[in-house]
Amino acid sequence: MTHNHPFIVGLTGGIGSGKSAAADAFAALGIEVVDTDAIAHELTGANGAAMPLIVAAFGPAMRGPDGAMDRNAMRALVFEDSSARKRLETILHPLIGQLSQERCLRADSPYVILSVPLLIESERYRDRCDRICVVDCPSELQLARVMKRSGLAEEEVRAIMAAQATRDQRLAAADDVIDNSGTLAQLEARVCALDQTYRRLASAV
Ligand SMILES: CC(C)(COP(=O)(O)OP(=O)(O)OC[C@H]1O[C@@H](n2cnc3c(N)ncnc32)[C@H](O)[C@@H]1O)[C@@H](O)C(=O)NCCC(=O)NCCS
Ligand SMILES: Nc1ncnc2c1ncn2[C@@H]1O[C@H](COP(=O)(O)OP(=O)(O)OP(=O)(O)O)[C@@H](O)[C@H]1O
Repeated sequence: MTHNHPFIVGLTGGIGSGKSAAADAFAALGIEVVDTDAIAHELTGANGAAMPLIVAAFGPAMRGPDGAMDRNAMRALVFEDSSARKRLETILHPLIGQLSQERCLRADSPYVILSVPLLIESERYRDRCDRICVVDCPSELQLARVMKRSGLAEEEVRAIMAAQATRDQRLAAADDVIDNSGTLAQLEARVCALDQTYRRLASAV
């Protein structure tokens, strides 16, 4: 197939819903994944393209000794102060948008998974996607999984969740839902079934 315009499946979900786990399962089936969280990490790593802009906007204290953005300090700031979050997003989102688009266009699998935590919240991504797939689980389970993974306190995770669309808003925008309230094996089985659907849809375009 030629891929001037690959079939793009947008994958989203709230923090800790299981986007990465679902993306890994698609990747295991040979599907290319473009992950905007990973791109955001590249941009803010040591020598990342966004670092000069971050230092100009937030001061040198937001750059750690290794040259990368101090993620703990930035997280504490932006989920307490929505104007600081806007400032950070104004720097990062155009760069993330551009790099993710380039990578989608270069992808060479039957379709592409574009994983974006803020997909529902952002027209930039919604407009690009041929299909929207939401990874869903109850908020309390998101909270428990994130606390276990990151060691963040409950209030810190709740502050991040408050900066995101609600579960109902995401479900209302979904073409497909991956219920991740069960085991990882159940998640993988659901991904296998959706993969069949997406291969069929992509080849029909
Ligand atoms: C705030 C930062 C420093 C926290 O870093 P940390 O290493 O703790 O988290 P990480 O980057 O791995 O993101 C984890 C999750 O946090 C949530 N999250 C991240 N940024 C945002 C945001 N701007 N608004 C709401 N939720 C967010 C998402 O669910 C994401 O999957 C970092 O997330 C960041 O730089 N965010 C701004 C860029 C952005 O909006 N990224 C989202 C992808 S487009
Ligand atoms: N079905 C499951 N059963 C048990 N643990 C799970 C399941 N799905 C995901 N997890 C675990 O929960 C945590 C969050 O999952 P994951 O990182 O995939 O979510 P995410 O949506 O990508 O999160 P973020 O928004 O923070 O990037 C991880 O530690 C993961 O291993």
